[in-house]
Amino acid sequence: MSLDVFLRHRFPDFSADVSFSAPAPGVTALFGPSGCGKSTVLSAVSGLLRADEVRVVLDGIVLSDLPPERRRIGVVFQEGRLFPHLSVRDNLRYGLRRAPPGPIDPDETVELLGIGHLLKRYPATLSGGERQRVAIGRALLSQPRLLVMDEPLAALDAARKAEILPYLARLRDSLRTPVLYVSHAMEEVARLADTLVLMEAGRVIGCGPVGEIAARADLPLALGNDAGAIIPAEIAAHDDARALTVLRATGGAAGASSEGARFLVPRIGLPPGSRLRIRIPASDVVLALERPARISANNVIPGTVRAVREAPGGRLALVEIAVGDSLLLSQLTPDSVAQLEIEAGKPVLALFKSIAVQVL
Ligand SMILES: Nc1ncnc2c1ncn2[C@@H]1O[C@H](COP(=O)(O)OP(=O)(O)OP(=O)(O)O)[C@@H](O)[C@H]1O
Repeated sequence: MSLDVFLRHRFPDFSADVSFSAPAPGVTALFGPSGCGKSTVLSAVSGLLRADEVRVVLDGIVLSDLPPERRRIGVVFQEGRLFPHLSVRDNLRYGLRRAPPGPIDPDETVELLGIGHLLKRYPATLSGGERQRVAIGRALLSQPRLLVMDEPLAALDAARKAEILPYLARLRDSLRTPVLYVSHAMEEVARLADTLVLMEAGRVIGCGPVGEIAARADLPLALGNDAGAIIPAEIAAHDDARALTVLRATGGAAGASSEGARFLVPRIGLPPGSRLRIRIPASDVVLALERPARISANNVIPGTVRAVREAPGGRLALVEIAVGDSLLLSQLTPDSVAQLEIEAGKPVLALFKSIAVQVL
């Protein structure tokens, strides 16, 4: 099952030529700098923009052949756009009324989004984060084939964002509705996206599993502060004596392999089997050719160099390291690359501290 999007459109000063395919269900994030055309893609997909050429196919249904009102695409904008004169309950009912006939359990959505205690309130009395949760609930209750979200957290401050992100992660894990998500915040993308569509100046420059695209040394993500591996993992065990948790990478990007890589992180307060994602910044990963003796870094992970690339300007080199099914990214100086003779196919050890690992 997949979501396939093809779009060509010219504005007077901008042209979009976009094509991508992503597994569905799943969260597909369009990511890229301001003005690269992300919102244009969403508008064309949802039918708000009459694009010069557009084709959107979801699970074999050509949505773009349908008039916008029959596409059944739920849209959530930056600012919730709730009806101010309706209570939360009635805003949600509006979504329900647009659903096709059939059983729906509104309570499940209400519970998932944690908005049960707000039903009698009016939008003006809600916090920004609560408003967005209601807007998402309203969109979901219309039973969309596809949920489209245009920077749903951009208008919120950091605290509100942190409040709403876990709800979005829960939606991702429990819903079968595919989501197309626009953001220019790497933090959101790292946490939520399954597939990353990286855009630049109206074009797609990379598309694939988020871990793969984030760790690709030939794409601009690897050059900035955002460079780092994003790895889905599960809690394998706790080592209470050392106050550490052992994570095992689940489903990665570098190709088939039986056993997921294992990482040590500071003790996490979740039971074994819990699934989460981790981010390992490329600037925190050191490479070695031999196992160092008596070193404080808890993670000394054997892997194989997949690619080496020098960043423009020649002051930084990026190394992709395949570890089981996962990819790590390490930022080195070109001098270190030369000293260690790092090249594709070479076995290396990737070293990083457990506290460098960000648990998302
Ligand atoms: N209705 C329009 N008429 C003319 N130009 C437009 C129109 N809508 C968008 N554009 C232009 O198309 C380009 C892409 O805009 P778009 O909103 O898709 O970018 P974006 O990646 O979503 O940006 P941001 O992250 O800032 O929201 C911009 O240069 C914008 O000025």
